Formats: sequence, C-alpha cells, structure tokens
Amino acid sequence: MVNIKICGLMKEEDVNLCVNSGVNIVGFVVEYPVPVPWNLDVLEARELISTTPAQVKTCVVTGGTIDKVLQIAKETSPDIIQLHYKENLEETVQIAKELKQLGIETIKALRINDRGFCDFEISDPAMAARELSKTGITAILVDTYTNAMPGGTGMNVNFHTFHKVKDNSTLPVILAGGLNPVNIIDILSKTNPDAVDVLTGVEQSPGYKEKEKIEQFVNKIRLGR
Ligand SMILES: O=C(O)c1ccccc1N[C@@H]1O[C@H](COP(=O)(O)O)[C@@H](O)[C@H]1O
Repeated sequence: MVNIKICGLMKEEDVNLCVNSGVNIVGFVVEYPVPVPWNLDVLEARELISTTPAQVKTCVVTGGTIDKVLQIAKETSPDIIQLHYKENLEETVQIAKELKQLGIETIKALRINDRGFCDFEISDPAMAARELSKTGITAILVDTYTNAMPGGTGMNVNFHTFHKVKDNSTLPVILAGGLNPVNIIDILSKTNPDAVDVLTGVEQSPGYKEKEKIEQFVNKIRLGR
C-alpha cells in the first residue's frame, strides 16, 4: 500500500479532514530556516500534534543545526522529523541517532534541481541514496527545489532521477513535488514510490486545504484509478 502524507497543515480542521480522509501521515512545517507560507512555531505545532489521533503519524518538517532540530523534536514530540534543508551526511547520522533514542523516526529530503542534481554534499542522486541508506534514517524523500522555494514548489521531480534514487536506496523512498488529484495516477504508474507527499496540490491557497482535493487525492490512490 502506498502511504499518503499531506504536508503544510496549519489548522485543526484540516488535520481532522486529513484523518477522516484516510491519510497516513500529517505534516507540519516548524521553524523552517527560511520564510515559507506554511511555517508554524513550536507551540502551534505541539497543539496540532497533540490533537492528532494515534493511528495517523505526525511529521515535523524542519531543518538547520543539530541542536535546533533536536530542540524542536523535544518540544513537539512528533512520530517523525523530516530534515528538509541543508543537513549534511554527518549531521543526518547524528540527528537520526539522537532522535531514535527519543523514539522518533527521521526522513531526509533529497532536494533535486532542474538539472537533476541534489542540493546535498553528494550531488549525484544515486550516490546520495546509497550513502543516505547507511545513516540510520527511516526513509528518503525526493522533492524538487528552486532558489525561490526550498519545498512546496508544486513542481514534479524528473522520473528518471526518482528511479536513480529508488534503485540505489535500501530504504523506502517517498515521492514529493507537484503531485495533485489530476496527475497522481499517471505519476504512480511511472514511479511506484513507497509513499507520496503532497502540499500545494491539495490547497486552494497557501495554508488553506481543499476538502474535495484531499478526498480525490486519497480515493484515487486507494482505488488505483
Ligand atoms: O511545506 C513547506 O512549507 C515546506 C517548506 C520547506 C521545505 C519543505 C516543505 N514542504 C514539503 O514540500 C513538498 C511538497 O510540496 P508540493 O506538493 O510540491 O507543493 C513536501 O516534501 C513537503 O513536505
């Protein structure tokens, strides 16, 4: 089964909407190092995380120094931390180790530019996937990025690049970037990811989720058409 993560949640009613639609993971962007429209502070995130029922996993999307990430993890207590900034291999190893002791999983985002290179110390996607597989994280997330948008770009990852990551990873690989109810079935057939992550594709405007889009997105994946 393909797990479904919906990210950039900012309101309790949207969390409930995701939960009732059968989403597996709800994502909250917390104290991200550069300004993004979906940013929450730790208090806001903690409140939303505490009201999420246990059958749905909670994920905090953040980034920055080891100390800052660990502090956010301790203050929000999610099931998962998604490192989505410039954390290098060594920092990823250290953060994953410390989070494991807190009972928190780690996802590391490999952000791919329009030339197929990662914004990571290892720019080759295949090599980056092989090295990240040894870091103690739970999964690799493949997403697009631009100079203007560090995530939530609404742009698709090149499928060939996604396969390079998948073929070289021993971990589950999550597909993000520009997914929506219209393109999801076609993209699933071309990529076969372990999980998908969507943000802008189920919104009406930044921070405002659209019930019909979330339900369509989930139903299409579950029905396979
Ligand atoms: O959601 C954000 O604000 C965000 C900020 C910084 C890094 C990542 C962020 N979210 C991630 O964006 C992708 C999905 O984006 P989209 O569907 O293309 O709009 C996903 O990985 C989110 O976790």
